Amino acid sequence: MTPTRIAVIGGSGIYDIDGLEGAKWVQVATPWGKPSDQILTGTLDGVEMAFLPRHGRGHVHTPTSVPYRANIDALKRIGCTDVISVSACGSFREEMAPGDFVIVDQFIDRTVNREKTFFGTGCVAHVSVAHPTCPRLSDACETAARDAGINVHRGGTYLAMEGPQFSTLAESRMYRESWGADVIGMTNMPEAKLAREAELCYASVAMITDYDSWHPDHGEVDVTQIIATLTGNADKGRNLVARLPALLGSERTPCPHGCDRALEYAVMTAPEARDPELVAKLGAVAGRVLA
Ligand SMILES: CSC[C@H]1O[C@H](OP(=O)(O)O)[C@H](O)[C@@H]1O
Ligand SMILES: Nc1ncnc2[nH]cnc12
Repeated sequence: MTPTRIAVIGGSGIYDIDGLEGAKWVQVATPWGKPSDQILTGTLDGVEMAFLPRHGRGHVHTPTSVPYRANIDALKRIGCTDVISVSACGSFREEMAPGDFVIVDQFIDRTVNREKTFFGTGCVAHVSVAHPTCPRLSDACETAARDAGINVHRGGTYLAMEGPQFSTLAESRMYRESWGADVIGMTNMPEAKLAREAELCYASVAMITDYDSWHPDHGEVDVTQIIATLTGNADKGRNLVARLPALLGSERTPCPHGCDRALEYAVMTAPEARDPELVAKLGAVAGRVLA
C-alpha cells in the first residue's frame, strides 16, 4: 500500500476548492516551466489533496496556452497518484443535458498546437492510450456523483478541439453524427495523454454546460450561457469532490488497470543512447523506469 494523493484539476469556473484542512497555495517549479498557477494543498477526511486551476486564478490561460506538461509534472512531483479533471463541456446528445455530468472514457484529439509528450529526441517512449482513463478512479467519480444526487452518465467520448473559438455548425454536426462524439471541450487533450506518460490514474468529469451548436431548439453556444450553467452547478462539483477521499482512502493498492506502470515497457531508447539532459528533465515523470 502507498499513500493516496488526489489531485483535482479545475476547469473553467472552478478556481479553488473549499474545506481543505491545512490549506496552503504552494509554488512548484518544473523543468517544463511554470504550472498554470500555484497548487492548493491540504487534507480532506485525512487524505492528501492537491487542487490546480487549469486556467489559473482569474482565468489567464487559453486552452492552447495551458502549460499541460508543467501541470502534470508538478502534480506527479508533489506525490499525486490520482488526477481528476473537472471540465465544462458541450453536449452532442439530447439525453446529456446541461447540468448533467458525464464520466468520460474516450477521447478524439483534434488539438494541433500543443506539446503532447514529455519524451523526445534522446529518450523515446510509446505508451498505450487505448483506454485513456482509469476505470477504478472513474468508478469513484461515478459513485461520488450518484451519492451527491447528480444526474451522471457513465462513459462518453470527448472531442478535444483546439479553440478558443467554438465549433462551426458543420463541425458540430460532423462530430455528433459521423464521428460519434458525445461531448466537446478544449482541454482534456493532451492532459490525459501526459497523465498516462506520468503513470498517473486519470479520470475526467465533464460538466455539461450547453448543446454546442447542433441543437435545433438551443441556438448557438455562448460563454454567458456556459458561465450561468457552471455557476448553477458549482455546488454539485464541490459535493462530488468532497466525497472522493472517503471513496478512495488514504492508502492505495497498485492500479488494477496498470495506469501506474504505463512506462514499464514503453521506453525504446537504449540506455547508452539516451540524452542525459532530457533524462534529467524526466526525473519526476519517468524516474521510476529511467533511474
Ligand atoms: C468557458 S467556455 C470554453 C472553455 O471551457 C472549457 O474549459 P475547461 O475544459 O478547462 O473546463 C473548455 O474546454 C474551454 O477551454
Ligand atoms: N460547446 C463547447 N465547445 C467547446 N468547449 C466547450 N466548453 C463548454 N462548452 C463547450
